[in-house]
Amino acid sequence: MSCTSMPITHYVVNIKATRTQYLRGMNNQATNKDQSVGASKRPEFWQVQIKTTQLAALTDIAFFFIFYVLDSPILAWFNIISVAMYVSAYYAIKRRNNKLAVILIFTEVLVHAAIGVVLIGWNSGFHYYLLIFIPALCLSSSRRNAIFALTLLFAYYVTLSMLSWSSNPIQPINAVALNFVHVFNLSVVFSLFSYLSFFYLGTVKKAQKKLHKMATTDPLTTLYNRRHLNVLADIEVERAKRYKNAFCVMLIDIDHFKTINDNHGHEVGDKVLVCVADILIAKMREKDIIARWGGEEFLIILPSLSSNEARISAERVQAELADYNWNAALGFDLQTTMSAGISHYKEKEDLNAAIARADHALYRSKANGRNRIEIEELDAENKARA
Ligand SMILES: Nc1nc2c(ncn2[C@@H]2O[C@H](COP(=O)(O)OP(=O)(O)OP(=O)(O)O)[C@@H](O)[C@H]2O)c(=O)[nH]1
Repeated sequence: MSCTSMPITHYVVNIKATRTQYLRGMNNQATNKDQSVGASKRPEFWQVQIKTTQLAALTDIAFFFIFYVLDSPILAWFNIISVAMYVSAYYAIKRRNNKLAVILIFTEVLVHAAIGVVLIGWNSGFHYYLLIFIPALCLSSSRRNAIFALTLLFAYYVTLSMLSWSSNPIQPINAVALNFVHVFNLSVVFSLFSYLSFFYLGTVKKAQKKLHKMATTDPLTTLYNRRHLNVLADIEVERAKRYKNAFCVMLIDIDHFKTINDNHGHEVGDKVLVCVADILIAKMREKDIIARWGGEEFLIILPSLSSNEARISAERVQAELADYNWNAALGFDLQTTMSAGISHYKEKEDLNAAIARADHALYRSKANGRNRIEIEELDAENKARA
């Protein structure tokens, strides 16, 4: 996730919003939990069913008038029963009685299709509505149950079709009207299929996005996780090779973090990590790749920077951490510092070698008293001078 290589600004805004919510949430956790149980949104599948029952009820009201005018009173009045069934299904879903809603909807569609075919014939197109069950059955039950239900549906469909071969419509309507009813039914089913297809496509896309986020980010700080950092770093290595434009690796570690946990508890420790991640996002450049490397350690890839320029970036973070308003974030003051180690990626070397040198520089920062920034290249120069 960092505030870095993604098309970026609004993503950063989202990340910050998420963190702010997290911090607020920590303070109000118990209350929010209780509230969220009662106020949680219905799953999208049922929201779609609510819309579908509304549309179906409206369609049946239209049918009532159509068949009344076409002098087919049985079908006209059956549509009133259908409206009642959809209204009942609507309220059943609203009251979370999903089972009743499913029974009502299935019964209505099965009976309506049969009555339509028996009264005015196969060409009425009422059987098309049965097809809408196919995706619904496949998506909402286990594979075994879906195959069983689909077989029954197919048998029902074929039986209706065969029935229409051997018997004439009981209450036929004139040919023009029959064509009109056919096209009307076809249009409704076509529209419903299109709507449901877009809905399912949207659901799959959302799930993919969520999975990608889970696979690439650290849930606490929403920074990139270690695995994804490696993927993005490989891209930087390739870029460095192609454009002879190397990058720096920076490791940042919060000093005496264990003491924060010990003195104030793990929750406060978590909040501190979130705040430090915020600071990193705010103080690093957009193209820097920021990741939570593990525990209280962060790894940052800084493209196109020399070690000294990377040090300036680290100093910005250090200064912000020193001035940070912990009182606003935690409700009490806290003194915390960070140590950093910086290395410069050398062409053709393994990235792990550059990370190891940054780690070594970080180790020296800690060993030399913490709250320091050490650069591995200076190490080499110093050694050469010595
Ligand atoms: N709250 C919290 N603590 C964590 C998390 N991950 C690791 N830690 C704690 O971070 C602490 C790291 O402690 P140390 O490795 O001793 O480092 P330190 O206390 O920062 O000391 P120096 O790095 O030497 O300055 C441990 O107590 C871990 O339990 C986390 O996600 N949340």
